[in-house]
Amino acid sequence: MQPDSASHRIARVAAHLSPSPRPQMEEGVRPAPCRAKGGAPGFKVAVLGAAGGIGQPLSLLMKLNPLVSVLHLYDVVNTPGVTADVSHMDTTAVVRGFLGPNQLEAALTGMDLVIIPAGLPRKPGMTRDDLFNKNAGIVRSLCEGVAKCCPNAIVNLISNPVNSTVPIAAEVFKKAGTYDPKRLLGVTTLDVARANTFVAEVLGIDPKDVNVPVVGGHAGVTILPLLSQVHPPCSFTPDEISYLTKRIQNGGTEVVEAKAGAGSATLSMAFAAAKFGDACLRAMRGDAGVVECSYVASAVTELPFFATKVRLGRAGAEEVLPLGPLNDFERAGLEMAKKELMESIQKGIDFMNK
Ligand SMILES: NC(=O)C1=CN([C@@H]2O[C@H](COP(=O)(O)OP(=O)(O)OC[C@H]3O[C@@H](n4cnc5c(N)ncnc54)[C@H](O)[C@@H]3O)[C@@H](O)[C@H]2O)C=CC1
Ligand SMILES: O=C([O-])CC(=O)C(=O)O
Repeated sequence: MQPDSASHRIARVAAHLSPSPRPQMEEGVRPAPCRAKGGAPGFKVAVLGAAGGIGQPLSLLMKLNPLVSVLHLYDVVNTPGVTADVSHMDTTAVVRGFLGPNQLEAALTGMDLVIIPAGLPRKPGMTRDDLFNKNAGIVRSLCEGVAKCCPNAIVNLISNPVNSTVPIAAEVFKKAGTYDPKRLLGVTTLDVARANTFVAEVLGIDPKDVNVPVVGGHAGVTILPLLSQVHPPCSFTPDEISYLTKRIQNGGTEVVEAKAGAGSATLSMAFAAAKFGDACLRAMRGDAGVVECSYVASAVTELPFFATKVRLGRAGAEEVLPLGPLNDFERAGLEMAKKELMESIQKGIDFMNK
């Protein structure tokens, strides 16, 4: 057999790097003449909205994840720069950038996990629902791409208003005939991260030792921390319960106001999304006992979508866990949460059926 010539090796590496389209490179920059034989085993992950405030640090964190072999970064702006930058990190994942709707299909083809932080963030004075008009259409078009190019991928949806964008995504997948409720997960991990942080502060312990279930949805009163179920078991005074519940429900607004017009939570959200994405990947690998809170299709209440703890597995949200025992304060909170959630869910469904 003829030994591989240098030009064959370059062509093979170039093909490996960019089946279609070619990665964005500066004029005259050729693919490196390296001798790689192919990708490392692992999962193929796409970040849609990769050039944004969440997207950039999230892309960095996913590039650090050893379970990721291929990382596709898609946005409608600035992906060449973000891709060039992240791709120089000497970790395993091969990074490819995709720019604009013409490259969406290439970005999505073959993906195992698609993480979506695309869309507008809030400014002070806005609710998450005020983002609906802009973000509903963005989520619809990206999910249409998922249905077409990687219908079996697990989707982690971050774009707000999550309470409505998850129902929109479900409707897109139903219309395309690809809907599997297990594979569509709204990301509420930041609510849990905040709850763990604020509870740990009150208790004077390390947040890494705290686990607070946060159920319901991801906006205002729909964010319902179950302080009666905190791990490690502990009790709070009525004042502490009132302070913690308000602070957890208001965490996003706290950041929006502190950023004073420069956006909403990006760094803590990237951290939370990377944590949730890693949990999904570990479960997809076959790890047992991976449990996270997430906003999913659910029969836990009469609502079609609800956030609770879910057991993640190879197929996504394999088991939606029950609420567990609630105290009177939490039961009252649940009623308020359900009322607002129902409207947000219906708004998402109506958007897709108008
Ligand atoms: N689920 C959660 O807990 C949280 C959700 N969010 C939400 O995440 C979203 C993103 O927030 P940021 O990153 O701060 O916003 P950003 O404005 O910094 O970034 C959004 C990115 O999406 C891109 N984009 C817009 N349309 C697109 C399309 N059609 N396809 C692909 N990319 C597109 C933009 O070009 C931009 O790079 C917002 O809707 C925000 O409300 C933010 C924090 C927490
Ligand atoms: O508050 C916002 O608009 C962003 C968000 O969802 C959060 O930080 O929880």
